[in-house]
Amino acid sequence: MRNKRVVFLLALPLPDRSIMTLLDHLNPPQKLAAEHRDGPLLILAGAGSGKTRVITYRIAKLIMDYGVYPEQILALTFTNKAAGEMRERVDAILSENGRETDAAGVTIATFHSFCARLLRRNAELLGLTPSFTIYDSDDQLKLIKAVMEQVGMPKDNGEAKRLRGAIGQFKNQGWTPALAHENAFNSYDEEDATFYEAYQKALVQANCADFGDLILGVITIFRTHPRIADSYSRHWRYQMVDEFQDTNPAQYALLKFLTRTHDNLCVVGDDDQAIYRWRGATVANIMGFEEDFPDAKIIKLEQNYRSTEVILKAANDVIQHNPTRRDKTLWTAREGGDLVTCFTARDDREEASYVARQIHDLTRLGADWGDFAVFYRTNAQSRQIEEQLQNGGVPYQVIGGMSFYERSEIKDILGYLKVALNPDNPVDFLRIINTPSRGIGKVSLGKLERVAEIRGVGTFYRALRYAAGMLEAGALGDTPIVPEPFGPDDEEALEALQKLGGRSKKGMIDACEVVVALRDQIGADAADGNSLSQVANFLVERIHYMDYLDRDDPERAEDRRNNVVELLHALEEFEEDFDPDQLLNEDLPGQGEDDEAPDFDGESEPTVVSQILRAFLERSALVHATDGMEEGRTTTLMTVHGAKGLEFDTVFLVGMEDELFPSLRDMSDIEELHEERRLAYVAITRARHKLYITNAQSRRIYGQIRQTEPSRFLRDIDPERIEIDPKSTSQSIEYGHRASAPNRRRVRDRGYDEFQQASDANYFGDGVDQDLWEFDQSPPMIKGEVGRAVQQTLDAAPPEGDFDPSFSQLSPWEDDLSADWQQESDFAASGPSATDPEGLTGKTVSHSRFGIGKITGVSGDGPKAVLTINFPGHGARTIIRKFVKILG
Ligand SMILES: Nc1ncnc2c1ncn2[C@@H]1O[C@H](COP(=O)(O)OP(=O)(O)OP(=O)(O)O)[C@@H](O)[C@H]1O
Repeated sequence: MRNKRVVFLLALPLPDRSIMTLLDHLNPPQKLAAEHRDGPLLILAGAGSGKTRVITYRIAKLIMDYGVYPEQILALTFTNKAAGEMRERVDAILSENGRETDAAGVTIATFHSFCARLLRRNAELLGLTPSFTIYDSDDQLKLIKAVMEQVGMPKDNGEAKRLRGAIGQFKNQGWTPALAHENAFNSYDEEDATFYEAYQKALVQANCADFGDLILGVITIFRTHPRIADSYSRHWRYQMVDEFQDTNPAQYALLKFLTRTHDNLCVVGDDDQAIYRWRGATVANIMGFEEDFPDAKIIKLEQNYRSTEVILKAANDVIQHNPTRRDKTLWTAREGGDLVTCFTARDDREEASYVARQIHDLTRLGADWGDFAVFYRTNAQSRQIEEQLQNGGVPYQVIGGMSFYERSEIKDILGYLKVALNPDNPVDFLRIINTPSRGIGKVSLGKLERVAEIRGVGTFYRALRYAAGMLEAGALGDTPIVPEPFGPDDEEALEALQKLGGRSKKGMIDACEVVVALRDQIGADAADGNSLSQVANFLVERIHYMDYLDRDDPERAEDRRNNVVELLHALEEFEEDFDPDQLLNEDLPGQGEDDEAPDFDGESEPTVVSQILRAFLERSALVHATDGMEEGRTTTLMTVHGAKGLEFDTVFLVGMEDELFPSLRDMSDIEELHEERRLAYVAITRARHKLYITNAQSRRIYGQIRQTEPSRFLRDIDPERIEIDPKSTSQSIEYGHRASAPNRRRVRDRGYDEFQQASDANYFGDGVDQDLWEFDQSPPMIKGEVGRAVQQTLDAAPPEGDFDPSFSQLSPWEDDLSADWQQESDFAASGPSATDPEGLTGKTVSHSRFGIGKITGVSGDGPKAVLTINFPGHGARTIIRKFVKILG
């Protein structure tokens, strides 16, 4: 291990001509930033101004010209894609300069993966083992429900989700349960903090951490063990953070700890692109950076290299309405450019059809499918677009939606592997114990729980081992695997178990054998010829998983079997590429210097297989929506949130309608409007050459057709930059671009009063439960899956220039509304009061967020009925029935 102090003192400048030449390719402010060596630096980088370029050149400069050791450099990002690109660019620059071996030493990671590694290194300090499981938000919800039951709360999905959100926000703030109590504002906060405490206890007992814990866990360790923070701080002498505007208070606290022994923190960000407030990010971090780092140097990158002048100015038109921004003036040398094309459709289907048609036509003129991206505000909008792209034979990939790792067959197999690594984890245990079915139903599980209680073993797995030992002994007449002597507790437990049916007994023995066998194999060393893919293959065969898929759902069996095969490949590939050093830098300080292995009941030593499994599970838990994105071959569909950091030749921004974009879920929150505007800015600035903006006059929302208004952001764009597509239903007025000057002024003069107007127009936005909108949480597809989807659409694509006639029938300018559509339209027009078959009007309801209210209108029936509810203190809200409890 190197002595870092000596390393630093010996760091001498080593001038190198080639890197100097490379820096000459940067513009003056970029160069200034890349040359910065010591002390805090804030790079205010406008959209498309080359911040990734600056960070990567600065890393190269530090290593090549300032003699900094690669191991002393840390670069943190928010997505694996950004981290991967940064790594590639650093590799390329260093290789070009004959320093290829240096690149691997630099730590480039996402906040979450970086913290996961530090947490494993110091897990014991939080009562965890290094094999702790990372729970995703679904797992988290299951544990929350279990805790709700434990503490005697009624089972309520809405409340469980609300609690998950509240706990997430506590963690984003960097609050432990104790701090949540301290910061409680009222009795509701107190109750949430109390629940948080119980949940956190359950997590630790299960040897698990959720996403929020990864950051919070590390800062908790740093708070309680400042010397550990100091040692990391000394280790990474040069730190860089990309997308700084999206850091939340916990992440900022982490950075403050990491710079305890120096102030070499370089942050790059753009306050105009801060779009993660709902995840706890605070733009205050970038607005007030100099307060925490008074010596900070500030460099602005204002030249945009991505977009044409027209696109950039349209983006500026929108963002300039936000009042508190850091002063910067973005410009581009790419003067002029195509006007922004606006298209108003009669409905969302026509809108989607227009997009497909444009893409098809432009590819006939020479564009590639991969030049296009379609951005929407909510995932739900993708269905129409997908349908029309399919009709038009446009190959596409959807980023977001259900992820590969969220599929039940994948969760099953990984569930077994997770239990093998961490058997105390109840969520995965309950998933696998009866999958495939072993006849272990609720009653049997209840008995198992009773055994756990009697024996005081705490977790299901330990109870299962005990129970299986007893049952096997009973069945075989053998010595039971139970503690000696066989006390009264054991008798009671045995009595409970003996009451189980024969199938349950056998099932328990079988489940236990599978988990024990997996643990044995994972605990066996690679030197014995053992490998992770062998373990996984063994598992699939041992539980006859493929047969189970055939039985479970014959129609989908083939697809699901293919997914399992894909997973087995992914494990194999991961194992082949695995580099033990990638887990942690060799000389990284930490609590457990001997990097403890999974605790196999205290019997085993760490094995390579267990380490690979741990790394694989970590990667799959921290996978991000854009990870599986394929570039170049297909049109990309994604939410605006997902589009952050990307660029495309032609962008379609669809659904530009008030209350969809901006969505304004909480009308009382002006900050939300500002954030929506930043989101629009991000969307517009992704386009290199051409931007289309579309809206629909009516849109189907959860089975109902609603009339819409064009987005206020559209009206912000100077008419000079807009052309209206002649096929458009609306020829001008709704964009305001042909409005007379006084009218136009009136629109502008509304200024922030527009916010108030928005509050009055509430047709579906606010009050609709957030879950319905599925705001981008961006789960990914893995490569193979994207590849398959791409192939399918490519296969389905007609030969070039051969437009599918069925598609052209649907094209908006030729097509009449179909009969069924018309019917629904009539239905909607009949109004809510006409449809209340269940007689719900007047009933009292409770809602997790708005409390008790009275139903004043109903539309539709069943769980998807749309209710208008008057909540005292909140006014009328529109909520889907399944999200409220009818009290009577
Ligand atoms: N000095 C330069 N000369 C030429 N092209 C440049 C220069 N700097 C950046 N670019 C190009 O500009 C584009 C945007 O750069 P980059 O992706 O680094 O921007 P960014 O600041 O990260 O953008 P955003 O914040 O909008 O995601 C890239 O295509 C990049 O190659």
